[in-house]
Amino acid sequence: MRKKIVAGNWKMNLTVNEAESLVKELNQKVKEGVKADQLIVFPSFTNIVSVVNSIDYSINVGAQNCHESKSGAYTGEVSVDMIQSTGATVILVGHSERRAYFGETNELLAKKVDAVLAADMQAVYCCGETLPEREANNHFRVIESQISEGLFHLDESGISEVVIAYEPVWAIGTGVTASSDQAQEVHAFIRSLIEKKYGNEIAEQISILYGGSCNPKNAEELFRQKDVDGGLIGGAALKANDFIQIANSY
Ligand SMILES: O=C(CO)COP(=O)(O)O
Repeated sequence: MRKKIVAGNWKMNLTVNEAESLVKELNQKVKEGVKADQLIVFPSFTNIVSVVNSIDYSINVGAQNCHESKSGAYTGEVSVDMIQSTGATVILVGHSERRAYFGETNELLAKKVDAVLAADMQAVYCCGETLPEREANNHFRVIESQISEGLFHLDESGISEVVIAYEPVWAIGTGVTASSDQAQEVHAFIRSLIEKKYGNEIAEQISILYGGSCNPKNAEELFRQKDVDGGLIGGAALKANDFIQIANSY
């Protein structure tokens, strides 16, 4: 059985105090149990230490980005070792906002994935097309390059440590969710790429999350799709109630 994962990307939101309040609420709510197998939150770097130290042990904490090098003269950057030393266990790689605003290429992201896996941490690798790419019917080609160029240098044990998140850029923060059919179609396509490269057994093990205006109202319909194993949640992850409701939408 594939892991059902619900992850909250807090993006560039929440001060230390605000993050602590959200953690308190999440801690209260997870006590009642959730249906997802794994919950992850991705606070900003400045909040990781306090979140790791105060969040319920059943919730994993991750970073939204990392540098690909071990250490060195990279002012303003944060290495995988530094992130791991906080107690965080997951790193988000290749979010579309990193690709669009910080010029992150598939080639660079392949190096970041390597750095994360070399530290035995879990990588959540994001892919997804823009609206013009979908309108030009180019989305499958774009996603195939993102997946193959970012991940297909990995061996079987490497790819098995990766979670994939499909986030169509046109659905992120817009209130326009991909329909469950659109999500399923792309998730099945991603799984077929993995199957072609690594075989059926590995393809069946890898969790593929949907992200983009996922909320308590649409999560159940999305998670019901055969190849949708959970969600990567933005806005709705900033509200404990909504996040936990989504984590119970199986
Ligand atoms: O980018 C996302 C999660 O990484 C999705 O953001 P929204 O849920 O706010 O659309």
